[in-house]
Amino acid sequence: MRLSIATGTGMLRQLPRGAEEEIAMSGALTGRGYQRLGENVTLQMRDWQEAIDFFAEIPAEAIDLQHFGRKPNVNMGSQQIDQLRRFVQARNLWPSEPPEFRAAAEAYFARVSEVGNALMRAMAVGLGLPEHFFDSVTDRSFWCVRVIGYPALHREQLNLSCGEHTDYGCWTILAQDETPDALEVQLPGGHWEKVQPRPGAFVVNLGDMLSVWTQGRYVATRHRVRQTAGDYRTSIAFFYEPNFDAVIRPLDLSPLSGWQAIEHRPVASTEPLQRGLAGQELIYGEHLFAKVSSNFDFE
Ligand SMILES: O=C(O)CCC(=O)C(=O)O
Ligand SMILES: [Fe+2]
Repeated sequence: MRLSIATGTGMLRQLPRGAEEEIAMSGALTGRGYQRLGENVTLQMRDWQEAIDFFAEIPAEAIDLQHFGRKPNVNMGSQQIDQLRRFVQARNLWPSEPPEFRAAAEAYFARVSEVGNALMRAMAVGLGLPEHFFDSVTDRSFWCVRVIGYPALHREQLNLSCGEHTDYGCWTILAQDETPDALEVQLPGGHWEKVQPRPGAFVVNLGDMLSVWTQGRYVATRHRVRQTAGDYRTSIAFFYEPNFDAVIRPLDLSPLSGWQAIEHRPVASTEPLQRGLAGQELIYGEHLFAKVSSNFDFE
């Protein structure tokens, strides 16, 4: 996999050719490791990308999985809870070369997760809530990172580099290399706007859980990637998320009644997300697991 982003911590050097194969994602749904070109799927289409995926490593005893079986609205039997357990207890896979990759990556993840904390606190203040309002549901953030490589799409290819979607959780803090014209976000009127890279700047997108909490005062950003301008593009998406077992329920935002809500029409919905958008509660982990599973289902 070719990596070419230089971050503040110098995280990404080029991986030696083939180094990613030793960490290829196994058939079992652990969500971690290397996904080859065309293995990731959005809306039943193969995305034209390769990626290495990482998740926060939360001690198993710090996640209350029984809680998923107790909530009356949550449709999870013991078999699904076992699947969830395997998913949250899996550990990240690291390439052995270059040897400094792991420490640099972990330092980068820790720094960017602080940016996520700051965004949550800024949002709380913006909503007229106490600054630390969201701490109890994000203090063990089940963040995810995708280090993604995009070869150019061929002219006749019908699929996208990354199909249209919204991200799952709170905030996506995205570093992209200098390849122009790749990422596009959809504006409220439907127009797709290109988001050009700026040196030293992150792109920040909003995720589904903000739509649920705020019932449409904040709306998850629809976006997609079409990489045709560069030979190979690299991005690092840091998904800052709630705790895996966080209960997400719409906030009482009556003091903000002057704010106009915008409807969040999910591109690809899950049953828990629909419940949340309808004003009921969901557990973040059930939504995440449903979304991640759909990235492997196709044809
Ligand atoms: O590479 C990008 O610019 C965006 C990637 C993305 O949207 C995602 O992985 O969710
Ligand atoms: Fe995304």
